[in-house]
Amino acid sequence: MLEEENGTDPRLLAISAAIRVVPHFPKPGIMFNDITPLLLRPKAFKDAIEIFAERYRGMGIHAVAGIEARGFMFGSPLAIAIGAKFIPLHKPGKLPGKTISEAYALEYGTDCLEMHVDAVQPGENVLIIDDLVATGGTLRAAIRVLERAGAEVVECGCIVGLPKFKAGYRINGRPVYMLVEAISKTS
Ligand SMILES: O=P(O)(O)OC[C@H]1O[C@H](OP(=O)(O)OP(=O)(O)O)[C@H](O)[C@@H]1O
Ligand SMILES: Nc1ncnc2[nH]cnc12
Repeated sequence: MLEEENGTDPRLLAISAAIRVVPHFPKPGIMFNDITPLLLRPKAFKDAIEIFAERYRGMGIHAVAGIEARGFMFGSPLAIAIGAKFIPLHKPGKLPGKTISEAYALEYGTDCLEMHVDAVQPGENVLIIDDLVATGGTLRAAIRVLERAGAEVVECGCIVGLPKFKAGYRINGRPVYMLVEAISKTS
């Protein structure tokens, strides 16, 4: 259990309870942590955005970059809440302008992230948001694509993550912050 879950912030307990674990989806052996029930609970959904906003407001963050698809659901309301622009990091072939891209490996396949090259200016402070961190490969690709464009990645924030991403964990030297722990073992 995370420190905050251990009594200090009851909002985290409701967020944790709103994540449904589906064994063997989309492949045998994967414990899929489904955040869609959280989206169906307006208070818990709003609290998740507010907890992030409390952490990141006033930190000089110019942009929130959300990872397709589920990072869009949390990243765009957070960008509004902290007064930052929102940058979509898309899967291939969705953006019409000039893009830079990074390929990466997933727990269940491979993929690629693309960003419009003019979405971020060199030196801007960017926060990356996704629903979940499992291997960290997606966040690693997101950090790379943003840093190649000259951004300063301040932190990667996720709703749910594997226990190893608890306080102090870094990906490519960038801190990772997660609200609640994922269930990762099939029984
Ligand atoms: O830490 P990792 O092992 O890289 O896994 C985490 C990523 O996997 C999921 O996305 P997915 O690639 O399934 O795409 P989707 O959101 O478009 O369904 C999740 O939303 C994260 O982006
Ligand atoms: N275990 C998991 N649950 C939900 N999304 C994921 N993406 C990668 N691994 C995942």
